Amino acid sequence: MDVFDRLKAAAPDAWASYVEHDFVRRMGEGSLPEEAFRTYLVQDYLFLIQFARAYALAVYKGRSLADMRAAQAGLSAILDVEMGLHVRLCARWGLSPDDLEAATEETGTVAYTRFVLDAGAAGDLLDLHVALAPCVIGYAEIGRRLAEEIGPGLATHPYREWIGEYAGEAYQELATSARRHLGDLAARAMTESRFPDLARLFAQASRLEADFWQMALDPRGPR
Ligand SMILES: Cc1ncc(CO)c(N)n1
Repeated sequence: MDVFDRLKAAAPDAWASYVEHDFVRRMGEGSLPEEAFRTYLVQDYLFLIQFARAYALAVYKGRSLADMRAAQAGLSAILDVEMGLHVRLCARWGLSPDDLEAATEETGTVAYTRFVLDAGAAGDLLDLHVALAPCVIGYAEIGRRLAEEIGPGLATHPYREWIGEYAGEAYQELATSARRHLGDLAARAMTESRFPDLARLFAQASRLEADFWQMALDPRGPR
């Protein structure tokens, strides 16, 4: 059992509320309303900007060149790969770069991203990577499961691009290396007495991921 499995096992309800959320289930069934997906895409653009800042913080928090390079690779994966894919996906859903630029963060986006940034600012690199773990490793798990469930029908599925990106080899490898890096960090920095605090951090980040899906299902009224 690696540290990621231990964190998941310590927070089974929070993890399930995230990876088996209604938004995910309905995306897989193809019954997710398009408007909910668009709301999600816009907020996820804003999420990715803050997520890049979290990796920049990981460079700063690194105490070895190897940790700093790993964080830099994560930062460049977001800025040079994931963001480009995301902007293209948004364009196919009728959202222009100007629309994305003009959007404002919803409360759920602020809550999740600033929670991660604060965990990293107040703690060490292990705290930051534990708070980030549900993001990368969770999306890889969700993408792979949906692609398996849908099977050959994926080619004509309404959400095929999103599922294909996160189920794809490049993203799966990114998640595998994030998981390995988390294990290495824990082997160096985690004393057993720290585990309960890390498990709480992981559970909270997983619940905030679940709230992020929910936010797209419950659009707020005008204000
Ligand atoms: C909200 C959220 N969590 C995780 C990922 C994976 O990068 C993402 N794009 N958005």
